[in-house]
Amino acid sequence: MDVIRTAIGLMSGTSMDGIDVALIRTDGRGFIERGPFMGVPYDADFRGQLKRALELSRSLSDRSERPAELRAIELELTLRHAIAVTAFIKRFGLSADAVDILGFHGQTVLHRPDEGLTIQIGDGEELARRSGISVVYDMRANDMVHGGQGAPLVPAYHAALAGKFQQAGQAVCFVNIGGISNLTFIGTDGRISAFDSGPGNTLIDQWVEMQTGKTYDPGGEIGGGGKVVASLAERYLQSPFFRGNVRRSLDRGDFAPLRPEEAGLEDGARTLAHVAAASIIKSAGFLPETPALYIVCGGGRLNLTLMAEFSEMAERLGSRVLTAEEAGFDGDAMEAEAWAYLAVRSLDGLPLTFPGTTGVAAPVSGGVLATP
Ligand SMILES: Nc1ncnc2c1ncn2[C@@H]1O[C@H](COP(=O)(O)OP(=O)(O)OP(=O)(O)O)[C@@H](O)[C@H]1O
Ligand SMILES: CC(=O)N[C@H]1[C@@H]2OC[C@@H](O2)[C@@H](O)[C@@H]1O[C@H](C)C(=O)O
Repeated sequence: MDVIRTAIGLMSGTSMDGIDVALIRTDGRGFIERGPFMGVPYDADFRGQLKRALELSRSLSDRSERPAELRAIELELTLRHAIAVTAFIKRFGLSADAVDILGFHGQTVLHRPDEGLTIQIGDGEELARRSGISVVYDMRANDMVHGGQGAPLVPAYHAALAGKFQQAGQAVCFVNIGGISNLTFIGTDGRISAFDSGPGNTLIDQWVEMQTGKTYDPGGEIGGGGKVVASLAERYLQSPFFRGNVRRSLDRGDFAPLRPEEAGLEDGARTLAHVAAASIIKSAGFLPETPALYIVCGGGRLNLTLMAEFSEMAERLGSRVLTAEEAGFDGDAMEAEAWAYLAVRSLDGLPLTFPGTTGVAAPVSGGVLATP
């Protein structure tokens, strides 16, 4: 029988809003028992440091290079993850001994798939030392070595969750609306097709922060009061990213922020919510078939303006749209759970990525193991 392990996944995503911590028990295959979730938001000062880390990384060409200032931020990020793990264990009455493995994403600071370069900061060895728990980290690199895009990696987990829909004869598509959006289509025959679909919340967050100092559009209320500025929306939607049949993974900086003089606050937020929704639909045109059902995860599902636009567009094409919660999942925990699942797969040498997910030549495993 396959070993069932207790794993905690740690995700600091492209929105740079905090650390998601989730526990699952899994055999890294079909058995998944979902446990508690906790979000640990970053303060403004540390978000500023992460933005600085992106700047510092722009000129790097070697993924292990760490100029002193970047290294200091990496250590601070690692320390915050260690504190988050301790707090999680305490809050849910667990003990560190009962946790077999941590799946540590770190923070992506540069992603240039065309150059075979992806850099995540986060020191797995240091996290293992501080937490006293083994850590699997750096799960994107081996995929790139084998010709993959290095992202997205969550699809292996989506596929494992999709069993009940497959049995019901439904082609389903998970949509993650994070800083960047990505899709995982799972056909009724188990066929999997996944890729980044376009800008998610990052453009909205940047716009709202620039104009108001708030870090996002709560509930989509700001955008809800505005109108779509078609010329601005088209500028994004005509990007070469949406053309051609070769899907490419995205870096946070691939779509330029809206400039302050280009729209009023509400119209800008509405336009960018429209862009996020329409990007998903445009990219879904590259799926093997129109999904019967979309399941929406990630913080973008809480932007009701974006969700209303997306639901209307998808329903017009004959698909049903559910939030992760409506489908029986946790839309905030999904990526952290996925990192826990992938860590267990890594321990067993199972593939993390597939030709249909990252474009890798053949299924490959990945990740580096650090022991305390
Ligand atoms: N209540 C809310 N209303 C509107 N938007 C929200 C709300 N809560 C979160 N968000 C949006 O969700 C974002 C965070 O989403 P999430 O945590 O899924 O992204 P991420 O994991 O950092 O990104 P990625 O999936 O690209 O790595 C926030 O930056 C914000 O834009
Ligand atoms: C390089 C990188 O960190 N990419 C992220 C980003 O955020 C969303 C999208 O772009 C996805 O491709 C990926 O994250 C998720 C967790 C993934 O790998 O599945």
